[in-house]
Amino acid sequence: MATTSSDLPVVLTIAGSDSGGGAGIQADLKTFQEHDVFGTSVIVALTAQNTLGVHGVHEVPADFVTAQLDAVASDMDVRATKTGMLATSELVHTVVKGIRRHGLTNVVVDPVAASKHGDALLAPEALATVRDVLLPVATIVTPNLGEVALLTGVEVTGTDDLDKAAEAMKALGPQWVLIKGGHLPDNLEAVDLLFDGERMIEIATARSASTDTHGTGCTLSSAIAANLAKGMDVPSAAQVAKDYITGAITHGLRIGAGIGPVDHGWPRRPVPPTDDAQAR
Ligand SMILES: Nc1ncnc2c1ncn2[C@@H]1O[C@H](COP(=O)(O)OP(=O)(O)OP(=O)(O)O)[C@@H](O)[C@H]1O
Ligand SMILES: Cc1ncc(CO)c(N)n1
Repeated sequence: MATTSSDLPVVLTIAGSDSGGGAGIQADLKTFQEHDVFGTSVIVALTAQNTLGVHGVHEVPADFVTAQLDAVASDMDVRATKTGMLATSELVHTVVKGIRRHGLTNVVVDPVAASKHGDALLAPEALATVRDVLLPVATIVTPNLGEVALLTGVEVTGTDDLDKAAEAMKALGPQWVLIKGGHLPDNLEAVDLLFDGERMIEIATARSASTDTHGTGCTLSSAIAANLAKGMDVPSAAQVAKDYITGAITHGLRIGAGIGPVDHGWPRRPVPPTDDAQAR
């Protein structure tokens, strides 16, 4: 039976706005739409950003972050929540208090520290707050290799190190960890590792030659949240999300002069381009 509009599960993103549309809140809402869930948002910071970098950051006052979160969570049946750029230690505390106050479940934490260009999206002193306060409420945390190093001190230089990283992240309190191996160089595959303290599940797809990868992490974590909201378990949600991000990267968009965005709408494109056609 077809899903009627009122059956759409509600999903919430708590993150920063990317004016360039490829990452942050904009990527999250596009991903939610493509997954047939109803997207809502709490904007924690505005960025003046494009494919060339982050040109400015304007944080939202903590009490207005709370006002947004209370407005959504007091009125709607939020089935899953994703967090992204949280900017400061105060805002991390504010968001965690809101998650706890409303008893939000299926919490996907993307511990965003910097953009693809290396521009800071989290104050250095907020790393400890993410580690000590946010990770313990996470159903799943999805760090890239730079974030693993910042949060645990573990340096991953090859796929053999991924299990060490997963164990170190798991010790910080989340129920599940998904280590993203996307930044590993010279690998024919893009390998991620999912771990819940017992099961180590490798999730790998062919590596795309596309360099238009702005928004990959935001898109993957939002897709996981959407899948959890639809009732999937964590391993299925992560596997299905991995297939979605792989397609979005393979169809990367030549928009802007820098690192172009992934294509959130790729499943609707009539003729999928090959990787060779995408390579520049
Ligand atoms: N070239 C690629 N081809 C296929 N998959 C990739 C590629 N690069 C990254 N991935 C996959 O994309 C997902 C996101 O990983 P990545 O490491 O890029 O996240 P991130 O660094 O957090 O992204 P962001 O820059 O948005 O913060 C992972 O599943 C990773 O394996
Ligand atoms: C707002 C925002 N969130 C997350 C990322 C990480 O890609 C970004 N570049 N911008």
